[in-house]
Amino acid sequence: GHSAWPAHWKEVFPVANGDRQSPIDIKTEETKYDPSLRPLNPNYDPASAKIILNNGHSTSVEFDDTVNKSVLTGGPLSGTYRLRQIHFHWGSNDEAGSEHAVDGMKYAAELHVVHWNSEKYSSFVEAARQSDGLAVMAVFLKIGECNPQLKKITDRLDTIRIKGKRALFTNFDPSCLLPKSLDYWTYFGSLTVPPLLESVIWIVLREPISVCSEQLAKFRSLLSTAEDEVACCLLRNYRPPQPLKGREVRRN
Ligand SMILES: NS(=O)(=O)c1ccc2oc(NC(=O)c3ccccc3)nc2c1
Ligand SMILES: [Zn+2]
Repeated sequence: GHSAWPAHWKEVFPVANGDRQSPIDIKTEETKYDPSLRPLNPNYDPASAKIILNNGHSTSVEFDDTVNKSVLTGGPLSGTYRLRQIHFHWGSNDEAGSEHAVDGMKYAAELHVVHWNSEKYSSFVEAARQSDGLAVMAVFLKIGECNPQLKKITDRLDTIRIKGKRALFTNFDPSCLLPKSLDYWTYFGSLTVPPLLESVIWIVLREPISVCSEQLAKFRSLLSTAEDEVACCLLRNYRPPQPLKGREVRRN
């Protein structure tokens, strides 16, 4: 299962050695401007937010994805991608924590906004098996001012400390966590957590949002263990960058 270290994932999930694994280190000099890329058009309804949960590997906010109420269109995408969940990746200290890197530099954390292609497929699980099934927007979190929007999430973490815990979490529009500029890099990749399926169109925003150390410390106090287990803190949950294997990274 997931508990094995990323290094051992290759034995359990052979796709970990695949040709389009994520995350990657984005070498900005080698990215290619693509005039055909359109502006990103996130359109989220705050009523879609349902629960906040600790799944033992991260904390996520899950959205109602039974209708096309909260969707992402535009950018590199053809068609409509429905919002399923958002979650975070962080490290044991503020020096590392993001999954993607930019010219070898890692940010303190990274937000993933997970969508699935509801125009071609009938569920997240089905879409997750298709090469164009998922679209994940990644937002870097840079150490600085405390983020008042992120406070809505960090203030609830003490109610879901234990793996498997969940709490009601509604009236939340994840656009409030996006930076001013929606300029992005995009490339074809994978889930960064087992089963590491190669079904993600990655859209990495170039402008980070801010987070303060106190807010990040709250993520690290989440437990990766359930009620009946010896408590273990979720200190880090980022996968290191994977080989590019000749893939192109485009920018708008
Ligand atoms: N770090 S990542 O690549 O964005 C990433 C990695 C692994 C993931 O597994 C899921 N599963 C669901 O959301 C789900 C949705 C519905 C039913 C079951 C699972 N989302 C993921 C995102
Ligand atoms: Zn993620």
